[in-house]
Amino acid sequence: MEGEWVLMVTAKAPSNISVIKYWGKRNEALILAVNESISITLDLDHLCATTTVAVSPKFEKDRLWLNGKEMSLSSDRYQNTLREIRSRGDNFEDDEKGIKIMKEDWMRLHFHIASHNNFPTGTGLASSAAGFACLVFALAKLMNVKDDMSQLSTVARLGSGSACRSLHGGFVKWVLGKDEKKGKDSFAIQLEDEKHWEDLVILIAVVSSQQKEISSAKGAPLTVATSPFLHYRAKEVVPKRIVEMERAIQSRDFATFAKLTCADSNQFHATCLDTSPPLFYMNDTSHRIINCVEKLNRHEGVPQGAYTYDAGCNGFLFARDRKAAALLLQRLLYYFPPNPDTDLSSYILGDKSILKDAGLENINDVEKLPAPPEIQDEVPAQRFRGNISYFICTRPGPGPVMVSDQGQALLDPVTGFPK
Ligand SMILES: Nc1ncnc2c1ncn2[C@@H]1O[C@H](COP(=O)(O)OP(=O)(O)OP(=O)(O)O)[C@@H](O)[C@H]1O
Ligand SMILES: C[C@@](O)(CCOP(=O)(O)OP(=O)(O)O)CC(=O)O
Repeated sequence: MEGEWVLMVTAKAPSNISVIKYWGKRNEALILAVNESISITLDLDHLCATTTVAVSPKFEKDRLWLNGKEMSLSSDRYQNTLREIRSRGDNFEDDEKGIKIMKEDWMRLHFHIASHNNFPTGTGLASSAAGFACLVFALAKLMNVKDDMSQLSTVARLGSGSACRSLHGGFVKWVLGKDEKKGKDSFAIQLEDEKHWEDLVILIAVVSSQQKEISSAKGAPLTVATSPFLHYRAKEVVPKRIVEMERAIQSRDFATFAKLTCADSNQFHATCLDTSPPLFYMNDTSHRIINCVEKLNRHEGVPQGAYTYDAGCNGFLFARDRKAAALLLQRLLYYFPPNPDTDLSSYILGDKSILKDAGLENINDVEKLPAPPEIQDEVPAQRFRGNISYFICTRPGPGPVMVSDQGQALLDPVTGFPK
């Protein structure tokens, strides 16, 4: 196949946060998990990957630029994902541009891929989930793949397990599947869409934007190999929690949702501690955030908030509704005021409207916050200035979308190289 043409597509895909955790694989190559998991897809406006994929007969090899830097595509993760999506490509024709690609041509043509995350990469904010979901979704559009989102999720899964859940919006379950040879039935399904539970507010406390020392891909196999607790959890605990969590989500039962979410995060981190050598993903600040939520809930009598941590120290918090989110934010800003000279609008990112509900208009309002009533007997209470980098306020969001505005493409439409 010859010619100078470049065909390209741009897409955005969201990150997701699990509330019943995936940790550990029964098959490393196919990325088949030891247990099912449930997640909430995060709003594209606040946490997403944007990926442009291009194909041209003039490209000499597959290439990837991530956040502006060229990265190798040689790992099995990328190779397996690219091979699988190529095998699903269909005929494509554009008479105007004189492009005719037959199904079998996809195996020979090369891709240029440029991607950008609008949040820190490799820090436990599930950049690999958004990234692989976006890569698969964009390539599927480019290659005229006819699969539905659940079928595509089996391809994203080959790149990173949690990525399969980012193909759907809202509340998503990654089902275990029984096909141990090909993993065709280990896919993600949507439990409820993003509009189902509109009261729910999500607050992310970015404790560190540093790359973590041990990635999930390296840490989880260690847990599988050395933690007896992980296998007990997968067999005895998670199946029951999945049923309860599905019910809690379906009926918008925040108390049950909060109880299960916190318990499952803590149990996942307990399996990390049960690993040899032990894996430490949370730090003192993570633990202090947990205490803050636990104290608030105890004080209010009914749960107002919940927390969960992935393989990193950043906290993902859920508030029952906007009123609870305001209460939670007041506490968090009391304990963790920003460093001097930080303005409130760069400390709280995403949906800032919650600040008004919390009565916080500027940084002086943060300094004047009273100690939370639940700790008044501990006065003078400790404050941990500067221990949180920033917060992102967000909500459940939709799955991947196409970006039609050429101005947002990351590759030049003529050369096919990064702009
Ligand atoms: N937009 C992207 N496009 C393609 N690949 C990406 C993208 N973003 C991240 N990745 C891949 O994912 C890797 C980071 O994954 P890692 O699991 O270490 O961190 P994380 O996904 O941010 O955290 P976690 O999955 O533990 O929540 C990157 O090194 C890169 O290989
Ligand atoms: C802690 C988690 O975020 C797991 C992250 O696992 P990854 O999906 O990053 O791992 P790989 O499949 O090896 O790429 C919990 C979760 O998302 O359920």
